Amino acid sequence: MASKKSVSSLKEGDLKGKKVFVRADLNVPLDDSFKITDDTRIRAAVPTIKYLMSNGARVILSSHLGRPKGVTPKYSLKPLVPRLSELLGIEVKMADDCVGPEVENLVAGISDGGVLLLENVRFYKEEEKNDPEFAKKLASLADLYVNDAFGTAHRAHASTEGVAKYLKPAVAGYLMQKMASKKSVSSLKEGDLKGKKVFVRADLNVPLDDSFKITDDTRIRAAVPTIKYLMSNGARVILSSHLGRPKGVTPKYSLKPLVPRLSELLGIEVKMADDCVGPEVENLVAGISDGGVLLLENVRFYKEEEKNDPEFAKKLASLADLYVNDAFGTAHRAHASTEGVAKYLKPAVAGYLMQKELDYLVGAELDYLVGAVSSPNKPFAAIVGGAKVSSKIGVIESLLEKVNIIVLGGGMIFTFYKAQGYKVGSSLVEEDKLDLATSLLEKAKSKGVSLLLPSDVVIADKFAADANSKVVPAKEISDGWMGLDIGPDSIKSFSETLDTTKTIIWNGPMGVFEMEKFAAGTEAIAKKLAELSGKGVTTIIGGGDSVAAVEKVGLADKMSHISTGGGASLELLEGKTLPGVLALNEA
Ligand SMILES: Nc1ncnc2c1ncn2[C@@H]1O[C@H](COP(=O)(O)OP(=O)(O)OP(=O)(O)O)[C@@H](O)[C@H]1O
Ligand SMILES: O=C(O)[C@H](O)COP(=O)(O)O
Repeated sequence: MASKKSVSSLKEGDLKGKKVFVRADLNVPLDDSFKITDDTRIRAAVPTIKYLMSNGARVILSSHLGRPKGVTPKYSLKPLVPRLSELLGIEVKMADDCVGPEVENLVAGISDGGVLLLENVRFYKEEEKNDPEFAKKLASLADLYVNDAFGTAHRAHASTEGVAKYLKPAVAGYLMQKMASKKSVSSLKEGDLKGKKVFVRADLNVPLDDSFKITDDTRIRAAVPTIKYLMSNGARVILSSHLGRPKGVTPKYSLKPLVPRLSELLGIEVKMADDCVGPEVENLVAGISDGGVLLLENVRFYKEEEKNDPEFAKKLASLADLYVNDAFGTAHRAHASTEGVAKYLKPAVAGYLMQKELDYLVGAELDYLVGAVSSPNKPFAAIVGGAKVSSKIGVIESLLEKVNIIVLGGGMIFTFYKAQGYKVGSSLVEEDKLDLATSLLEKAKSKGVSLLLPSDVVIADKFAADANSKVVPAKEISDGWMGLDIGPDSIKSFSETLDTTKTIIWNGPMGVFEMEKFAAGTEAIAKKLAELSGKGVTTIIGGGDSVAAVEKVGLADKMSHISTGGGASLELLEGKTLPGVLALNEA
């Protein structure tokens, strides 16, 4: 992994007298009289601009505002000038356009340390089309590029993505780094922790087999460093997690089977509560000794958890003195125990795992941004499979803006086949995503992204380890049969495609790898990625079951990064900020 490049790596020698194109997200809310009703985004952009100013750069500041169709005075950036000038302590100049001769004249007049704000870049339809000629025009104004528009980072527009191809270096601003700059549990010392009740949200959503045996303990092991740190500093740990997606209290999704392994890894007897709020839990919390750990029952037994219900978040918060979020795998969910609770407990800090994941993955994101210019890490492929079709199919749309190749497997593929009119038997299908699947296929084509679907599949006559199975062309699944793995031809063609890449992110197994008969596709892809890692390809595996699959074949330590988050790592890659991270205090 190339080192991440941030604006802070550029010094006075790189910046003095240089024209720097800064894309910020200044899309702030305005009232009917064009008064800014919330200036958060302007304030957020200040550190990068000030840094550039103080190093003698000439700042050309660009943003969009709203979603104008053509030049629309209502969406002018003019009302922002006074507040920007005030925050930056200089008189910010404003251009009436964002390209063209008049703008070029104004750019020529910027003094060292000065700032020129360009008019709304979306007044040109070429912006959203990521038109190369328009991107070149923007780029021609400047010497280098800083992207600080995290809120717009998931859009491949001319000023957010296209322009980076024509300006070097292209680096990330401070806001883009913000996701990785949260206060960490390591900043809390014995004096802050001894005797304190600490609410630790972990992602202990591990795979269990039919007899409730843990089949992969990666996520439990990953949570240990934070808990041990708290224990060794005399804290009283209240440990919380979800498991699966229960609707109400469902014994099958109890966290009880985790207690022995947790106790073993922590070297103490972990206590367990039958609930996660209420008087009985309060009693048990009162009984935790310094360095002790109480595991709360599955927080998703309450529907209020996923609704991020404030009253429920308050109840959780009332158990503790401070909050540590170490649940990276669930950080993309704004739930009561991952986001809401942070409002009521101070400090609210990131655990070691959260920190480690963000350092790697947000770093990867920033690298990608740099890669858009010098392309060291391209071709870039995403492999998406697994069973959470409805929550991940949407991610593919954003991935189309980021990657060169998308490989689909697992339960994800049948919605695409059905959308194309093929018979899929009783395979997993999201009926309400058929139109989306069709539009994704078209979009991929128009963007020149290769979207690969398996050409053959292993089908079964029931969802069971002892099912009858056979390999058939993907388009010929008979009624009564279901696709449970990719077939040998697909393994071959996927492998050949992956051979051409430099970066691969994989989330979601290729088949039902928990059953031997349907494990070949997943195992072959795991082996391929391990082999490619050895050849210098960056390989990132994310997700509870995906990591379990790679562990099962003993290849986890061959990969560049094993992430405990599946959906979470994909959303980061999309350029989204994670609510569970943003809710935490700044370092
Ligand atoms: N063709 C298929 N039909 C049904 N289930 C499948 C199929 N292929 C794979 N699966 C199942 O998908 C599950 C994993 O999917 P999932 O999307 O949860 O991935 P993950 O790696 O756990 O990511 P996350 O951490 O986001 O949950 C496995 O249990 C596997 O058996
Ligand atoms: O397995 C995961 O990706 C996390 O535990 C989050 O689970 P969820 O997709 O059910 O929110």
